[in-house]
Amino acid sequence: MRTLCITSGKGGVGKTTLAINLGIAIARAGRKVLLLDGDLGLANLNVLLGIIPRFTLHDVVRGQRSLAQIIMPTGYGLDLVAGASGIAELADLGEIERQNVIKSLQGLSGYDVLIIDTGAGIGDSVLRFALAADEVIVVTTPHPTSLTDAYGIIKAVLAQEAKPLKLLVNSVASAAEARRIADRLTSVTDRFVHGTLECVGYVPLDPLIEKSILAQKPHLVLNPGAASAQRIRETAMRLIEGREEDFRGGLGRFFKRLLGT
Ligand SMILES: Nc1ncnc2c1ncn2[C@@H]1O[C@H](COP(=O)(O)OP(=O)(O)OP(=O)(O)O)[C@@H](O)[C@H]1O
Repeated sequence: MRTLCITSGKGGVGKTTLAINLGIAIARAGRKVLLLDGDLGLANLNVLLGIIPRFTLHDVVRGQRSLAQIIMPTGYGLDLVAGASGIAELADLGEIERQNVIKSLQGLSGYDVLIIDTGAGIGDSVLRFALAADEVIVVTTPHPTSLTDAYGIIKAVLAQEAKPLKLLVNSVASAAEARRIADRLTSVTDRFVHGTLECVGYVPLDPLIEKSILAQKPHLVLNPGAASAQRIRETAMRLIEGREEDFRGGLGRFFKRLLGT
């Protein structure tokens, strides 16, 4: 199972929107996908999907539910673990709670891809998710503060571990603008920090995406023929390239890395 962590330096750049739509594209390509809301305090994957969760990861941490019991189908071919303020405590879970989470994974298998939507910034829990995941996808827009903050999170992750990072440029006016931004960020990353940054795609600025948020229905479902939907599908295919066998860890390995056990 692959674990993909979708993150950003600055908030509001499209992480949640992209996590859902990439997840749908990956599910439609025949993979079994689980979406995990790792956004602290501002958990909103379920809101964008129009779902009201009965249980969240907080119930797992407290030992009251197993992960399998809190997973909800979204109706779009992929499943969801709703976010919770409980995730904020992951950095300082006690031994009993750690064991609750690890135990909760028993009997849960069959997923090919786990997509984690993190909060923004370089807080402790965002970094934990990024370091525990196989792949980190940094989302940026062309906005100068988004670019500066993207570099901030890239530096923060690479300072801990030299892992290959991926870049997804959102809300661009053209392919040329996306290329310019990707070139700028990849060249500073190559020059100043240890590690690599590879651009995996771009998504145009599209008012239909904003409308899909208001409708609480995924863009790929409402507007499958839009050019932006096509760019999302292409990015999704790039993200699942390579051999599945290279990602054998499963949910267990991910949560053990996350919790530092
Ligand atoms: N390519 C796009 N074109 C137009 N609007 C977009 C695009 N991508 C995202 N948006 C809009 O930007 C807003 C923020 O998106 P989203 O909530 O996905 O960002 P986020 O990075 O998850 O935010 P947060 O950091 O608060 O969790 C939403 O209203 C969404 O509709």
